[in-house]
Amino acid sequence: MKAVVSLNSGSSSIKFSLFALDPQGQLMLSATGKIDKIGIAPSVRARTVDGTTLLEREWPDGTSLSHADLLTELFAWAADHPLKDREIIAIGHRVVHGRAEFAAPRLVDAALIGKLEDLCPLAPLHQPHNLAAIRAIAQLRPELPQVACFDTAFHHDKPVIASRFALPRALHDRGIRRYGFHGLSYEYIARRLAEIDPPLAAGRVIAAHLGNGASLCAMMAGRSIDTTMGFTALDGLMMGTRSGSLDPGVVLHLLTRMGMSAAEVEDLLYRKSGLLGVSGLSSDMRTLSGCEAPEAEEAMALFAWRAGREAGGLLSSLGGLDGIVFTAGIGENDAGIRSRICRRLEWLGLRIDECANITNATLISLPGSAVKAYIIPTDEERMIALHTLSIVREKAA
Ligand SMILES: Nc1ncnc2c1ncn2[C@@H]1O[C@H](COP(=O)(O)OP(=O)(O)O)[C@@H](O)[C@H]1O
Ligand SMILES: CC(=O)OP(=O)(O)O
Ligand SMILES: [Mg+2]
Repeated sequence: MKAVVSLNSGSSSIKFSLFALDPQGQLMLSATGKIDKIGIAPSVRARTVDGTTLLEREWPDGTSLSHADLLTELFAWAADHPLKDREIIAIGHRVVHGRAEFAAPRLVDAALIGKLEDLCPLAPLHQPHNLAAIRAIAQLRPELPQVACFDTAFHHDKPVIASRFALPRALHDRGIRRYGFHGLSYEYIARRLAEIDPPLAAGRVIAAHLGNGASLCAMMAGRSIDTTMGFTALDGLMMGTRSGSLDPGVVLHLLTRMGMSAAEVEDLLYRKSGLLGVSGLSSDMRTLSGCEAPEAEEAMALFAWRAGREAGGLLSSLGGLDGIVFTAGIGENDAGIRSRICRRLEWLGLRIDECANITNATLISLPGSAVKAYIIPTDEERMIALHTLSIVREKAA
């Protein structure tokens, strides 16, 4: 049976899925897996769609295996896994940065890899891992089509005003713009919401992708009109290890008065800030929510406060709000954080149903709430597979 593989390298995880093509040419999920907590205490799990475990392994706390090390492990396993009789016809990848040039998925070739390589400094926690996987597969299976699916693409057509920094025009023309990320996730959420609640999907929605990286997207009738991430995935919300929006004067001060190098500032803002920096304990929300320390509480309170504040900005872009959708690791699983964020939006008439919220139900707002609230598990892997298949079919036609 023919199949498509999706690879999604996030900052703290690598997610992968195998989709078989049914006789009608539709994608059917066969197996899915996740390497989690990279850099903290990595673990890998893969299961078939009926729940059979294919792979399960955990490494001890503090194991510093990189994305590349873990990909090597994954490829070694994949060479001899129980579903290896599937004929893989293509592999799709999430590629975090595509600037304005790559507004749609693309078949990978050497020229594309070169151009995407140039964008590594703009997404240091993601782009190098995305490209490492592409290069490793090109070596292992040079004949296999690979498709790059861009996280920036969903935001490409947002109004120009939402792309502009208040900087001299020449810099915008040279690509210093607000691009936005998590686009594969938002694209999936827009589609799912249109199935679950079509009138809401046609309205004004904030999608909250709260994972290790976190952002909000203002969607009008399923299209991105504004988002909290910008030129890089450092902007906007507070994240696991990233600061989110920051007075640029702080960066200047660190560089000119505190003797930090550009590399040290990059490390600080991407890897040592956010939940980790404020709590001094962990970047992982599961750890913080199970922890009594006041610093953990303050980190979680700031996370929710910042989300409420950024949502307020998007309300102005949308001209009001009909619904909010929570997704990704924290958004799908952490009732406490959802509740805190919803309470910050109570003034809008959002009334959360705490019983539904605690059980991670789909609809978590009360009947009559002026703003609806949903939890929709994201599926970037399915979005990648759909794009990959359409590119491969286009090529074959
Ligand atoms: N059951 C859970 N309860 C609370 N937080 C969770 C849960 N599962 C995952 N998370 C949090 O989700 C975040 C990781 O999100 P994820 O979307 O998987 O990350 P990535 O950005 O690497 O794709 C971590 O902060 C993790 O603690
Ligand atoms: C863009 C981004 O931050 O992605 P992730 O949440 O997967 O780290
Ligand atoms: Mg992710």
